[in-house]
Amino acid sequence: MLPPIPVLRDYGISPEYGFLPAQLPLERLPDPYYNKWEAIVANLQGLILSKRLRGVVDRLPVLSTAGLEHDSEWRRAYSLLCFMAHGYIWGGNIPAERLPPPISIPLLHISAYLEVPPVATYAAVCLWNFKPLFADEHVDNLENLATLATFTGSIDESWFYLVSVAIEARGAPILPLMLAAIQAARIDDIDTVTACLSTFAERLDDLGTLLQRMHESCDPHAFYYHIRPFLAGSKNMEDAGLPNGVIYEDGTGTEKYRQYSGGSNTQSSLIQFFDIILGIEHFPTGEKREIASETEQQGRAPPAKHNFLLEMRKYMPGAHRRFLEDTALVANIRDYVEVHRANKELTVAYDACLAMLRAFRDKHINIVSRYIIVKSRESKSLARSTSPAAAHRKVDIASASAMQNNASGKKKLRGTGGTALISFLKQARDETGELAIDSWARRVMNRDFNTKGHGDFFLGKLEEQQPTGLDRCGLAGTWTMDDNAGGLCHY
Ligand code: HEM
Ligand SMILES: N[C@@H](CC(=O)c1ccccc1NC=O)C(=O)O
Repeated sequence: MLPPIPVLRDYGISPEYGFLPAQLPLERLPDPYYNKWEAIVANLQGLILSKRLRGVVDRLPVLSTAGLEHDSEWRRAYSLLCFMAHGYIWGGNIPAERLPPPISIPLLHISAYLEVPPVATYAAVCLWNFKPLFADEHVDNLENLATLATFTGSIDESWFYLVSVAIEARGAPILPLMLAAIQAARIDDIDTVTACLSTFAERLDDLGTLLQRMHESCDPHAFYYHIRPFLAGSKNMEDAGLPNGVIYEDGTGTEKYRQYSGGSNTQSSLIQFFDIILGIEHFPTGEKREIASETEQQGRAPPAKHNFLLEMRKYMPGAHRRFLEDTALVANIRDYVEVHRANKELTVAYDACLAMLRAFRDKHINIVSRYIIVKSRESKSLARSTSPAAAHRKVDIASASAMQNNASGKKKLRGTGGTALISFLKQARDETGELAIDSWARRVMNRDFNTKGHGDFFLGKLEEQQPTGLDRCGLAGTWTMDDNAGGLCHY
């Protein structure tokens, strides 16, 4: 008996909103008992800038969670407390290594209820932190979106979260579509599988376009120096001033240091769903597919596969994490395409999905390059040219939280999730393209050419040899070498 195909509503997921809550996030908690939490977050920017937040929080009463009823209230409370917690930790000259009881006690309780860690996860700042401008219009459109809470009160910060929200909403219909494709593969309905894959590829293209809108209203300087420091976690944060992590005071006196990763889009269930459905495997950074499978063939214990992305599932809401696990048990598309590789339409549609997802990851690497890599280099040269006394406080936290020692004591640029970001992101991108069924598509995507300059030559070759529709699927356009992004990029 085959395992059942997951039913979205059993996991609190909707075909229209995907991993965003089907009931819009609450703009405030209905019970006035929580007015103080609401007031602090509504004034977070001012309280942080005027250095009053810590004092205000220290004087807060410890509020009970007994007044939270519907799940949307628990989600709102979680989001509020996460903003307060990260504002409290990172909003001073040096980070606070103790979270006081008014935050830690309710936050620990609410996190346990929602099955998420007590940190500002992707769910806290993106999934559960938006509102539509017009309630009767969809939230898959950036023009109709606004955030509920921010640390800085800036448009840049709102935009940074909202691009992800719009991607979640625009990507939502892919969930029922590809679950239907699994069912179609089970009954060998090749036309339906092909049609689903083609629609999936087109939607992925759309998501890439949305991703590139990050530049419109989120300035890299504002992001790196003013927004990103608040998103940091408490793991590997020695250089930023948290050598042991953070103590969540619960009043019992038995508190211990805790360490958590910061918020990161690796905690998005949508993108992990795409990998699962297409049969894409990710390996630990630095480890290659061949090495991993050789080890398995030789009967040795298989290496821990895609451990970082699996670890990040613990930062997703519990039901979403279980949905991914259950989908992985039934994902059959890759095998189905392998078996029917002689069917051109099917393989092109599948390869198109890979090409589009790879192109999405390329665009993302480009963004990371502009928003983190370039900025961190600038900050290093700034540090060399200014006296320590003149350096801006946030520069220190921004750069210190961005760089961490690796095993050999060398400093490496890190993502808020904790990855050695450049190698991690490039490997995730390459692991996407490597799987293409068609050898030409695989070669083009994986650039086994080391040329500097324009890639139009390859594009020409591609269209000459492969006039089957891949040009519609992200392989057409301008290809340029971008050293920051680590290779040939598609714009
Ligand atoms: C200024 C904007 C952004 C920056 C600077 C950025 C940065 C990063 C970094 C550094 C990582 C590495 C993991 C970590 O340690 O945190 C990462 C991972 C990731 N990011 Fe972003 N990100 C941005 C926006 C987005 C958006 C809007 C999406 C939309 C889906 C996204 C999707 C991902 C995904 C899926 C991963 C996991 C790696 C992969 O699957 O390829 N990011 N991001
Ligand atoms: N990993 C990113 C941060 C990041 O992408 C992120 C962090 C918290 C919430 C959402 C995020 N991503 C995109 O909107 C970084 O290292 O800066």
